[in-house]
Amino acid sequence: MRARHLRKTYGGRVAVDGLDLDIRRGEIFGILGPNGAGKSTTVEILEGHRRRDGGEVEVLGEDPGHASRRWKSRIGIVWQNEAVTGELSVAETVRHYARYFPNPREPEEIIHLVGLDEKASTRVTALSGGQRRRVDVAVGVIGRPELLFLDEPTTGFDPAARRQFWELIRSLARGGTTIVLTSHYLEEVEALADRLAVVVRGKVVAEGDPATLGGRAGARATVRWRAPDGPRECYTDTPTRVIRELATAFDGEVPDLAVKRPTLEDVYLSLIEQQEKTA
Ligand SMILES: Nc1ncnc2c1ncn2[C@@H]1O[C@H](COP(=O)(O)OP(=O)(O)OP(=O)(O)O)[C@@H](O)[C@H]1O
Repeated sequence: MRARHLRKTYGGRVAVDGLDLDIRRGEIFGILGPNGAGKSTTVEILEGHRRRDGGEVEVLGEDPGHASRRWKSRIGIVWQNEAVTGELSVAETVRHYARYFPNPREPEEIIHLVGLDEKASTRVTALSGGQRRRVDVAVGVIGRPELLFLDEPTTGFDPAARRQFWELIRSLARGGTTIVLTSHYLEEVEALADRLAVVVRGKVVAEGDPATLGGRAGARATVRWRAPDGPRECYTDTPTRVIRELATAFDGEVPDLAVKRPTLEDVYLSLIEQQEKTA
């Protein structure tokens, strides 16, 4: 999938401003960025649900602006807001959506995958917010999509459900599904994404894999410990050497020893801060 110089304005206000993006088949690609950065607009254009004002886009070999029915059936979408509501039960809902696709997965298999076995005959309106979100995910993957868009998929999930969802996404990716994930949960993107892009004011300002984004791998580490007169810390390029020296000085266990590298969240927040300064 590829976008070049993508542009979209709403009533003269620029939402996407010359954005370039390359997403490879089979990868999990994360899109990060502050509220209003243009992520959803970009994703909606890639999905063929929003017209662009400029630029070129190719998704699964076609222009999503003029995509065929066949193309649409190769794509799965989990919208930002809960899409599925209504009086049908979970199983009826999933079966209903399965009919739209030429080669759907087994509804029972998908209900099991999203952890809703016990709720299969419950009406969707009677589910909790997190459970309804799981129905959205079930509906998004029922058509066996080659490409799956997930826009903030785990909002409202409890921690155990989120871990379970990550496993589902990983298993889909292992099966060859390309996944485009938009999320404000940095640890989710870190856990799942092979590569990611940070979007600020309609442009990609950084791109890479979560471990090295923004120079993260080469960043200095902070070593913390407790000295006899109180807590200490030092910033260093050579944390192993510092720890060896501390171990010698303490002749064994170093009290409260901790080594911290910048998290993806640290790197992300400093990228956003730099962008704001240059705005
Ligand atoms: N339908 C619309 N009509 C007018 N303006 C819109 C519309 N949709 C989005 N915008 C504006 O375009 C900009 C980008 O919005 P978009 O929803 O793409 O951002 P986002 O990065 O997905 O944000 P969030 O993280 O809050 O979901 C915002 O300034 C928003 O107000």
